[in-house]
Amino acid sequence: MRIDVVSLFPEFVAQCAAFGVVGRAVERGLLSIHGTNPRDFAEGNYRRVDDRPFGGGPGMVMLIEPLRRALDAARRAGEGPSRVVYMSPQGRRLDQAGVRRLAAEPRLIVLCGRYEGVDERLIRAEVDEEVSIGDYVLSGGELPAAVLVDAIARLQDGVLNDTESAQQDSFEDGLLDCPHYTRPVEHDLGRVPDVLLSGDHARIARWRRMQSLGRTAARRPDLLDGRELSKADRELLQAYREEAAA
Ligand SMILES: NC(=O)c1ccc(NCc2ccccc2N2CCOCC2)nc1
Repeated sequence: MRIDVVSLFPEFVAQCAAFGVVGRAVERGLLSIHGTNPRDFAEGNYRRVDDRPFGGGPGMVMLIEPLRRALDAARRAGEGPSRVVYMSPQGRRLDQAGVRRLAAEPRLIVLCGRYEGVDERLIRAEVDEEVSIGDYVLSGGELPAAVLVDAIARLQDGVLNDTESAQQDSFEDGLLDCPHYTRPVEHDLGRVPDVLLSGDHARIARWRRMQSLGRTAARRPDLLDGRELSKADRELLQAYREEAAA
C-alpha cells in the first residue's frame, strides 16, 4: 500500500513510520510512505502557503493553489487511483472499522492542515473524506496522520507476527484487552492471579475473556451498546460482576 502525506512537515510523518512494527513494514516493502510539501509548489519569493481569512478573524488559512499542486504531484508520483483523506476536527470520528476500510485502499493521500485550516473550496474539490482522531484540537494534522498511518500499517498482510496479531484481535472484536502480567509472581505491588499460573489453557482463556468483557462493561459500556452477547459471554460478565462485588 502506498500512502502519500501532503504536509508542511512531511518528514515528521515519515519519521513516525520509521520505528517498530510500522518501520518493519516499510523496510519489507509492505507499505511505502511518501511526503510532499505544499511549500515546494508555492509561488513568489516568500513561497506563501497561507493568507488572511476573508471575513476577518484570527489566524491564517492555507491557500488553494500550493495544496492543489502538491496533491496533483502526489497523485502523479504513484500509480492507480488514490483516495484523499483530510485530517480535521470536523471529520468523521476514526474507529477500528474505519481503519480497516481505509487499510483496504490501494493508495491514500493524507492531507494535513496547519494554521486555522484549509480554504473550503480545496476541501470540496479534492477531499474524499474528512477524518478526526478524536474531539480535541491539535496544532496540525500531522499527528493525526501519523496515528492513521500506524493503525493502517498494522493491518497490512504480513506486518504483524502471530503474537502481535493476537493482541490486535483482542481489540478487533470490539472489547477492551484483558490485564497482562509477567515475572516476578510475587511482588510488593501484588501477586500474579493464580489462574495464569495454572497451565490450564481453557481456564486461562475463559478468565481473559471474562476480564475483557468485565472491563469493557465497566469502562466503555458504549462499546457493548447494540451488541448481542452470547449466553456464554453473559455468564462470564455476570461472574466478573460477582467477583468484583465480593
Ligand atoms: N482531532 C483531529 O483529528 C484533529 C485534526 C487536525 C487538527 N489540527 C489541524 C487542523 C486541521 C484542519 C482544520 C483545522 C485544524 N486546526 C489547526 C490549528 O488550530 C485548530 C484547528 N486538530 C485535531
